[in-house]
Amino acid sequence: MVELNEDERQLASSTSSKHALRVQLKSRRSAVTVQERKQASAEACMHAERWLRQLRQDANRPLRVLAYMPFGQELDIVPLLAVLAQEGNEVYVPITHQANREMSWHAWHPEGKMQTGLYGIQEPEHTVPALRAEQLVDVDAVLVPGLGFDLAGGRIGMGAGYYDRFLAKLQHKREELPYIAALIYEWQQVANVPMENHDVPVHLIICPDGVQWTYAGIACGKDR
Ligand SMILES: Nc1nc2c(c(=O)[nH]1)N(C=O)[C@@H](CNc1ccc(C(=O)N[C@@H](CCC(=O)O)C(=O)O)cc1)CN2
Ligand SMILES: Nc1ncnc2c1ncn2[C@@H]1O[C@H](COP(=O)(O)OP(=O)(O)OP(=O)(O)O)[C@@H](O)[C@H]1O
Repeated sequence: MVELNEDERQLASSTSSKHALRVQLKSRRSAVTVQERKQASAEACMHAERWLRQLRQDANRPLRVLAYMPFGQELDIVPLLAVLAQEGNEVYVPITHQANREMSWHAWHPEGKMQTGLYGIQEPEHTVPALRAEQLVDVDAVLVPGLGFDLAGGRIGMGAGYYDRFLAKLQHKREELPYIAALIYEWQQVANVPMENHDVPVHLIICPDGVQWTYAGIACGKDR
């Protein structure tokens, strides 16, 4: 029998409970109806819009926001992105590169040409230049996708590690992370998401019911 040390035991246990939680949340998400998605998306987008307007007012300049193109039954955040872009903020969405499991970020506008990328997710045409590394320093907020979240800021995604890898890179480049927020259905807030060392917590979760700061967001004084 293979003996595991404490770290390995913890990793094995969080990996298997992550797997079970991922299966459960994917199943719940696939049961979302057109009406549920429509209503929850509109409500969550309204709260996000209000929060980002405040952020822009505080910053006294247009925001630079990294977001994503929703797929499947993820909340439809495109109307929020459209409002942000129309109000003069910079919105970027990723192109997913399978070879190195990294994402590059490309400007998004409501009229911009899109194509279908990896996993069937919409992405900008590859002629749209990528945000340069030094421009990442000025990102104000990152909207992250995910399957489940908890009040500590724990996040479980599709299991490819794209966002954790990107956020770790971002953390290296700057003293403080930008706001990290997730727009989610109420049922996506769960009691406990098993966290691993590489997991980067979110600062706020935005539900149809409103904005909820996580302990991670409060701990770094983001909840102002
Ligand atoms: N909108 C969106 N964009 C995103 C992510 C995301 O979660 N949502 N990702 C976050 O990291 C990355 C893509 N990661 C993904 C990893 C695996 C699968 C996947 O396994 N898809 C299955 C079926 C999905 C399902 O069971 O519902 C497949 O294609 O067969 C999809 C996306 C980057 N872009
Ligand atoms: N900063 C990192 N550096 C290297 N590998 C990483 C990093 N973050 C995550 N990974 C790897 O990615 C894999 C998936 O991680 P995890 O289960 O946390 O994904 P996820 O957050 O659910 O997925 P996603 O970010 O794609 O939604 C793990 O095998 C993990 O080791």
